[in-house]
Amino acid sequence: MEKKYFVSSAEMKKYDRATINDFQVPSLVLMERAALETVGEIEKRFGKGSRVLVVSGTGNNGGDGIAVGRILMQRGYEVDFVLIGAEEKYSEETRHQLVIIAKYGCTLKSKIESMEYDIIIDALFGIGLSRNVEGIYKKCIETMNSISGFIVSVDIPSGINADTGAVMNAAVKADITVTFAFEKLGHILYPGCEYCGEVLCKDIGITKESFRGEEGPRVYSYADRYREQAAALMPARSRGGNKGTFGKALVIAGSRNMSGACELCARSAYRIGAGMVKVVTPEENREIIQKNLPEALLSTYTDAEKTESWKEFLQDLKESMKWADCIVIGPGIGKSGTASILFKYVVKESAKPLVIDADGLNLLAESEELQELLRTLSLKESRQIIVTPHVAEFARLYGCRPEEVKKDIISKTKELADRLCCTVVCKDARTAVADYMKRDVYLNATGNDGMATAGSGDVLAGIIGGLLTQGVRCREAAEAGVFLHGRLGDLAAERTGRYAVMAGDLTEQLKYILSDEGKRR
Ligand SMILES: NC(=O)C1=CN([C@@H]2O[C@H](COP(=O)(O)OP(=O)(O)OC[C@H]3O[C@@H](n4cnc5c(N)ncnc54)[C@H](O)[C@@H]3O)[C@@H](O)[C@H]2O)[C@@H](O)CC1
Ligand SMILES: [K+]
Repeated sequence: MEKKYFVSSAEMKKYDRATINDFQVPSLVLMERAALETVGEIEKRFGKGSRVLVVSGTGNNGGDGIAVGRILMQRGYEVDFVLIGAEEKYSEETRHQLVIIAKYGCTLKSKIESMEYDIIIDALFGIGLSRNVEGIYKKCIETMNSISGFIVSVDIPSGINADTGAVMNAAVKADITVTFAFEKLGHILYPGCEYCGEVLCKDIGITKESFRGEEGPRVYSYADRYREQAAALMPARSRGGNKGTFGKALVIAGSRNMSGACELCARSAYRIGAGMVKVVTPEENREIIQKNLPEALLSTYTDAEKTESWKEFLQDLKESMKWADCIVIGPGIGKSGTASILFKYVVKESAKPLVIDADGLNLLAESEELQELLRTLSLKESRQIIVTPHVAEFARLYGCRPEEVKKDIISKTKELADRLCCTVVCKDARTAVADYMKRDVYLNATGNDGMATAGSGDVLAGIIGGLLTQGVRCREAAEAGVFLHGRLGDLAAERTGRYAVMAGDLTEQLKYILSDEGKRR
């Protein structure tokens, strides 16, 4: 799978240093390349004679900005330079850039004096931002935002935390952000991503060689090309296959007055390519499932207290679990006594890859014993288990507040995966996927707020289940499922706008994005 990395500021600094110290590429060369790439983007949009304001800080981000201004000036733009911060804080490179522009007779101002600019180069802070922005720095950011010109942020909008995407008290709202070598976490995480405008990532000579044989950055996503070639994420499909070849999914979902969850989940498993899907749901849902999803096989149950019929049902369930290649349990099953008994039974007795979602997660959160069982099954029997909590379910499972999960979704997801010894999909605006076997965390870059709608999670559980039935391994099924799910949301939103997207629309889009034409391996 071709990856796209999102680096932390510490990782980026490490790769920077390795390029400069180990490969002996001078820092000023990197800076000049960064500046030239930024200038290139400006030249695509604005002609000579445009009025440019460069706003620099004292660090190397500021140095980048001064170099950008100098090159633009030499190419016929009208450039004003402003530098905010005390002289004793100038970095070596920034000092050097100032010497150069002084030789060209440029003057340097210490505050923004005019509001009449076409382009603002925001080079106040880059990945070196280390604390909240206050005083003159905050004022400067506010002024940049109030000038009507086009804002180009160098590396990252000033005021955005490169590791978390947090706004550090104030941040520049850029039209474009030109970044170097690798995208930063702050470009993709909310709210940072909303401040960047279009992010353009440029090669300035800091490459994968700078990893120096160590593991690369911890966080990655799938390369952008898969947005148009989603079918390339699918397992190969044999032309000579039959419905058994493509796998059997068992979907244990729904409760009284809650048939939609199992319908959405089961339909999604079918649409992603499962050969057969069997639904296990309360007897009350029989008619509606048969009517709405006639393709599904069906097994129903009544209350566990009705012992005779329950015994029969369990016998049938045992057979179904043997038959299935994968089990999805949880969407809409509720937290009734029967749901709890059923859930425990399936976790204990099934031997197949298991996706636990929604109410299944709430039941799991309440039972230390079941959590211990998951660990044992995974470690001793190599069971493939995926849990797919949204932030609130995650917080319940982890034992913290939802805000804490949102603030640090990457580390928290990995921690829970280690604790449960399984694959964890933490669903949020940027969903994270981690497992206990690998250090790396997948961070999803597809999707939109239109998907924050009831049933969206049921669709994801069905998609992941459908991938597992086709033989995809846990981690890959979770990542690809999340990526595809987001893509479905983006396509649905393109058609209807984000407000109108409903869960069923996501499944519907599966008809279009997996066509063979999209499949270029
Ligand atoms: N090797 C290099 O020289 C390269 C540097 N690059 C640029 O260098 C940047 C990183 O440079 P630095 O590490 O110097 O960091 P920055 O330029 O981002 O900022 C660091 C400076 O800001 C100050 N500072 C941090 N937070 C502050 C706050 N809230 N209020 C006031 N002052 C604050 C620090 O004390 C320090 O003086 C990258 O973002 C990138 O733009 C790139 O050009 C790539 C190559
Ligand atoms: K910046």
